[in-house]
Amino acid sequence: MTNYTVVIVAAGQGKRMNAGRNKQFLMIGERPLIVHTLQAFTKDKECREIILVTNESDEEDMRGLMNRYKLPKIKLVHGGKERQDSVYQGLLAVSDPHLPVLIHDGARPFVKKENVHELVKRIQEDQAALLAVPVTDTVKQMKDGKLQTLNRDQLWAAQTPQGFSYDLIKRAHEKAQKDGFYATDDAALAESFGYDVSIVHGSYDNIKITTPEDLQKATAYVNK
Ligand SMILES: Nc1ccn([C@@H]2O[C@H](COP(=O)(O)OP(=O)(O)OP(=O)(O)O)[C@@H](O)[C@H]2O)c(=O)n1
Ligand SMILES: C[C@](O)(CO)[C@H](O)COP(=O)(O)O
Repeated sequence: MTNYTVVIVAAGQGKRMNAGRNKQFLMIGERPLIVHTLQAFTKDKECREIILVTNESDEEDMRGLMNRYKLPKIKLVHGGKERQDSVYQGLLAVSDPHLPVLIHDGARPFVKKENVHELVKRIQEDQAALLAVPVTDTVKQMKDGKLQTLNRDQLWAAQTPQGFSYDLIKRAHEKAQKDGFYATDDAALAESFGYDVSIVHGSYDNIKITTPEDLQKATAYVNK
């Protein structure tokens, strides 16, 4: 196995959760969402450094959680307006540019260690890879007023972590900034930068907690 760094982005507003505060602090079972996510990495010996990207207004509460749950090796930095801006702030704080860097949503608390390790192994060969799962619904596209059905065999739902060699993803972010290009994930930046990104089959349990219904599902998952 190879050591790696992880940048965990948690500097969103959680608007779709509509909880009146950043969803990262909502409880899933006995622990806050972000603590589940952080522990997935603090418990992994291969993880050398954790950069947690947070809102300035959440910093004190985040530090409180780090003390309360005795979470080691975490560096805290402030995020930006969009997810992509927050990731870039995280990348700037990485200590060792020679390690592969994983980028993970704070809002995905159930990532599995075996999937993380498979991803890290893949980055050693391919430089850019992400966890994803085959789409299980039939997906329709409304284009110019005409409904079309996409070929499901070619569709994958992107998850995080997404992993890269450090130089590649830093340069891809800087090119995107220069071009004013914003995407909803980091793999899209590597793709637009001309790199082949490979897929590592993830787990359907690795959900992103976005809406109140997701929070209910997550609570049922930890209580099962
Ligand atoms: N400016 C931003 C926006 C998002 N994120 C993080 O990116 C992850 C994925 O984003 P999403 O689930 O969309 O979270 P929010 O942006 O918080 O939710 P919403 O879009 O509903 O406001 C989350 O862990 C979120 O905290 C971030 O660090 N900085
Ligand atoms: C990166 C991501 O988790 C891939 O599924 C997702 O795109 C981030 O969430 P957002 O709602 O698109 O900001």
